[in-house]
Amino acid sequence: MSNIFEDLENDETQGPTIFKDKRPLDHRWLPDKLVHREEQIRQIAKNWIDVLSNVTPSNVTLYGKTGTGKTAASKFAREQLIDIARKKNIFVKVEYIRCTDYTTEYQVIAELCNKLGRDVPNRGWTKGEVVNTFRDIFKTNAFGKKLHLIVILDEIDILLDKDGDGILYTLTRTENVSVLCISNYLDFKNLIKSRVTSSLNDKEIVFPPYGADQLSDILKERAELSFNENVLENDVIPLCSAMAAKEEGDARYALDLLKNAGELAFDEDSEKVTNNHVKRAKDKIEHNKVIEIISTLPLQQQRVLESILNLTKQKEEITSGKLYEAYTDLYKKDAVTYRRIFDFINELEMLGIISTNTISRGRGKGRTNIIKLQCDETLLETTLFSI
Ligand SMILES: Nc1ncnc2c1ncn2[C@@H]1O[C@H](COP(=O)(O)OP(=O)(O)OP(=O)(O)O)[C@@H](O)[C@H]1O
Repeated sequence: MSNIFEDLENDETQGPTIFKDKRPLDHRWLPDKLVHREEQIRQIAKNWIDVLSNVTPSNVTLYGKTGTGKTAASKFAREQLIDIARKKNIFVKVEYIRCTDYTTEYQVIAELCNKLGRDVPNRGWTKGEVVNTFRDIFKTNAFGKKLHLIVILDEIDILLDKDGDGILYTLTRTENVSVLCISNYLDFKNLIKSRVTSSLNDKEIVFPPYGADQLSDILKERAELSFNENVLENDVIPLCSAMAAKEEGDARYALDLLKNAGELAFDEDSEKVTNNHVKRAKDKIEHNKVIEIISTLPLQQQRVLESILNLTKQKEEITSGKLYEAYTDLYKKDAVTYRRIFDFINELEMLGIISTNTISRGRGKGRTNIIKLQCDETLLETTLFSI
């Protein structure tokens, strides 16, 4: 029996396929060089270099919006540090923790212990027991050398918000340990008490959004590794870069556009990726994003959204009062209070699913909030009813 994959590979009627290697278009792929981030990487290295003289480096915080290369730059610096430390025979480890996966101090410290060869259960011990086990690691010498540890805490805001600043207190008060925090928010230090801010005493490095030209340079590097020659029409990279520059200079979004455009072309057996594929890739990404947001909303918010949808279909002007009425009509039993509805409206607006506009009804009649759906009605309906 013939093999379908072999048949496809040997099919002479097929032109060159679109992709040479899709891996470089993946978010997690770490390129050999990070263009336009040389200065930030240098700054990280300047802080970490102390460890090569057996001195604990200062703590560092990287700030910047989504997709500005913070994770990539810190992992790049990590690879380079580990490489030189190995050559110089320095005992240093750099451990990366994504705080969306480890959301409490206990979980982070237990994970670090496990990475450093001490068995700690995911739950069951007291926090004190876990912290003591962690600190013990730095009291003993391995082969006559002391371990230096640098902990990268990516998306630190999530952990601080959920479990407080104990994790930073513990890490910054442990001998031979330093931290590199990554945050999307400049004001993340509001989540830290002053005793922790003073022991953190960090150097701050800012990652500005990429401009369209910088995104173009990034995409060109990745495209060369991923796409076969002459497959991308000339305006594809400039278009992806311009669109992503508008989305706050997000390199991840630029890569997503390019990858999805390539996949659309591949699915259609097209020999070229065109700007039309890019435009459709944008719609596809937005479509998937809306589905993801709606399906992960808490139940009560989904119900409020359903009420907004019903009113929109009836071509009603939606005020908060009318929305509450429609919502309680639908879900009398466990309806939330009128005040909670305002929080929901704010949250849905922040997610970009609805917009609100305050209008004045004229003298003495006060001001009213008008709510409008900002996503496709059919998409919302099918998503809500398939959850
Ligand atoms: N200068 C660059 N050169 C090449 N690729 C880059 C560059 N900057 C970012 N990227 C790529 O863009 C994607 C997003 O980057 P990264 O994850 O580092 O952003 P981030 O700032 O950490 O975002 P978030 O805050 O959402 O985690 C990754 O695939 C990364 O490899």
